[in-house]
Amino acid sequence: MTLVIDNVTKRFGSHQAVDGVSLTVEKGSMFGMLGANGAGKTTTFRMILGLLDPTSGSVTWDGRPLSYKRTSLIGYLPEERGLYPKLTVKEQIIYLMRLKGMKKTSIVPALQEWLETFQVPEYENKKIEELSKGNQQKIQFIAAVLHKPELLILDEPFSGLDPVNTDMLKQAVEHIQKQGTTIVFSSHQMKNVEEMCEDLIMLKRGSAVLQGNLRDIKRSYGVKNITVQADYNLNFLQEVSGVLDLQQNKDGAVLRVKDETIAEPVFQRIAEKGFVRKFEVEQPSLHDIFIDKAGVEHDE
Ligand SMILES: Nc1ncnc2c1ncn2[C@@H]1O[C@H](COP(=O)(O)OP(=O)(O)OP(=O)(O)O)[C@@H](O)[C@H]1O
Repeated sequence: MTLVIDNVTKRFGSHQAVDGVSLTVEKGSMFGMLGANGAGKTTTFRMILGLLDPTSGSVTWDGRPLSYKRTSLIGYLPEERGLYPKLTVKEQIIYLMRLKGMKKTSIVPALQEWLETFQVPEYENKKIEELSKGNQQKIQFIAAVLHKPELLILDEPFSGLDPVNTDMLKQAVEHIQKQGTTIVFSSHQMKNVEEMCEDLIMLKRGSAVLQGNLRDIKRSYGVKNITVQADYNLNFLQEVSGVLDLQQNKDGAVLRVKDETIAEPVFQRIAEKGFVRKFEVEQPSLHDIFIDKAGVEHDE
């Protein structure tokens, strides 16, 4: 079972929201979709789910398009959260899971288990409107996963959550992946994708600016960072050929170098000068790569 998006385009009038995006998500993997506001993430999700028809191209899961008829295979956490404020958590979840074809007798124990996992067992009979926004989000997440979907689509699952709840949700998502669920999630925060996904696509104005395996992307991107900690001014390192820039900080400096081979001449120059407390060659962050590729901050 593979999710295949083949050269998909979506136009709204004259506006090209998604422009020739292709990607493949293998069963059981965690795939990240990155991009600034308006980059085309939600539109792509809606096409995956069969809620929107592509202007051209195709989307298939297990070789066939996804549609309303296959809804029990899919879990979806929409960006615009939609729970009924006057219902209790239990009533809401029973209603939504019945639509997915589950029996009431299996819904309630599964709900209780999830509420325990999120450390809020007392919410079962509370009205949605009585919960904080972050806690409503946990309930909406439960609504997306309780029926054990094959494919889980999470649109900005971590937005608006505090650090403790973000960690709790991350663990839940990783647990679901380990059980074999294929997960695609969007974020405009690079960090979450960097921590959780092996493969990713980065959209900018509807097109992919970066795509592939995260490790390969980092490895093939030549530029590296070098962190140096020393008690003297390190500005002289700017003269070493291949050093692109140098930022002095209170402990020393961080250098960006053209590729890994530049680390050696840099180290030699420092060794001539004196003692260093730290010398470390690091992979660039996804954020660094994006700024370089797209030429702007991702939250433009
Ligand atoms: N139904 C629609 N009609 C017209 N334009 C639309 C429609 N839906 C989306 N768009 C436009 O398509 C572009 C992509 O929107 P989309 O919601 O997919 O972005 P996104 O990456 O999910 O952004 P965000 O992070 O803000 O949710 C935007 O310019 C948006 O205004």
